[in-house]
Amino acid sequence: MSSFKIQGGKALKGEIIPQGAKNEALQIIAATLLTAEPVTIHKIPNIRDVNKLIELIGDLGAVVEKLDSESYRFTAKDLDVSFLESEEFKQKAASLRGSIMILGPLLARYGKAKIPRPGGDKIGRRRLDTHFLGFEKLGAKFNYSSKDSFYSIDATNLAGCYIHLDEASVTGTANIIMAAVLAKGKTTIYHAACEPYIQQLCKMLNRMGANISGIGSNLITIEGVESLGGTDHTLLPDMIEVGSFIGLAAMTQSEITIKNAGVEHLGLIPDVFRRLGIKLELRGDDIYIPSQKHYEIETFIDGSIMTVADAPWPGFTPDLLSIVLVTAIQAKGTVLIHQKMFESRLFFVDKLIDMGAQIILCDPHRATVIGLDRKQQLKGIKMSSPDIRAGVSLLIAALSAEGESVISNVEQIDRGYQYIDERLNQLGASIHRLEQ
Ligand SMILES: CC(=O)N[C@H]1[C@@H](OP(=O)(O)OP(=O)(O)OC[C@H]2O[C@@H](n3ccc(=O)[nH]c3=O)[C@H](O)[C@@H]2O)O[C@H](CO)[C@@H](O)[C@@H]1O
Ligand SMILES: C=C(OP(=O)(O)O)C(=O)O
Repeated sequence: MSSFKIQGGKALKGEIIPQGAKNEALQIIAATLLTAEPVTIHKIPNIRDVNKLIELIGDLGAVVEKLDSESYRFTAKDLDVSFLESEEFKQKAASLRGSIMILGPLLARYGKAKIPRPGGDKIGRRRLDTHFLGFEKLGAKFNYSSKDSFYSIDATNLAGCYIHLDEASVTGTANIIMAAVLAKGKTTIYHAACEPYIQQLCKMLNRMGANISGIGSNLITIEGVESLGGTDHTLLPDMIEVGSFIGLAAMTQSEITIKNAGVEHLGLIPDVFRRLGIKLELRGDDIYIPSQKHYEIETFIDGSIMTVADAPWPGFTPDLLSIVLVTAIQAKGTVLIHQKMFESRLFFVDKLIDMGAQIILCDPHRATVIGLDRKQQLKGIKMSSPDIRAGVSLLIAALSAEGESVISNVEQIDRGYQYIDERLNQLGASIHRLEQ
């Protein structure tokens, strides 16, 4: 387990470029299994989850060529599906959430797929029903072995149909789309997730020869095709990184420009930070955040306390609520953070309270932050990173705090943020990685 030793209290200054989007990368890399032709992907972030998925599809027999530090070519000509039976596969696939998305492409191309219970953040129950209900509607047979927590699906022929999803699951929607592109006939998916990640996946599949319409809405129509060809694809800037950098700038009174932030794809993200009172300037595709000592949380129009809650896209992403929470610590005013989707994502507030933040954890889903308005600085402490976004929130808190902090288990942060210590140190932060 590695740690970060952080000397807090320094304002940062300069420009930072967001990495390619982690959650888009996982879908797009899985989709390369849908064709025997080469698919080249640019802006792939060098992060643990993405690297593990690349390794996994290489183990399956795809030829993986690294073209430069951010570009890869994948050619999934002859895959060895017997690898799915191996102990090595079970172990590797179980270590990340994104592995679940190899199911759709393997089912579409080989008529069968298997997956162990996938990993990812331990942030509450993370069911997979939507994926399997969708596959079953397309004609697949589903089996779950509770003995070894292994899911299997088989289908000789997938046939298009009407699917009303039980919930707008992001990876579930991606998986069902990938299974349906090669199914016979027309598939309609209603109550589909429509995140920019899903939009990007659909656009890429159409460039490969798929016939998908309704992109960006919750009603997706897919006319199945015989086969798909190769393409080139560039990932969007990671919107969760963009939001994390906005929160970081505000908390540490830093003047930061986020270059090439993909502003047209950020949805509500800039507005939510503005409602915390943070000044942001959109300069073309860059976001300029001036150094701000004070920022004041708005109230609702009727004067009641502001709530920031997550919702499926185009609502506010749950992956930024921990960052909004930590950013509110030095604001003036009060905000209720309501994490509706995940039930164990707010427990890290205990550490923030130890650092001196004024937070009431109302229940597992809701926390009220009473901003300090810089009347008091947070104090550095020793802590551990429980999940990827809580980890970055603790890093932001530590960078803003007086004195030294140590964050252990930073592998959680490395799952989603590339070279975060080096990139922030270039802006003037003091983060030392202690390898163990
Ligand atoms: C690898 C990847 O892409 N992970 C993302 C993906 O996970 P993932 O695809 O696993 O998440 P899902 O969209 O399936 O669901 C997330 C949670 O929200 C609940 N839910 C979902 C939809 C809905 O309409 N109502 C509802 O309550 C689910 O039951 C679940 O507890 O999407 C999540 C939700 O944006 C993000 O936090 C994850 O970072
Ligand atoms: C929850 C997240 O990731 P995963 O779904 O991979 O656990 C996240 O990116 O915030």
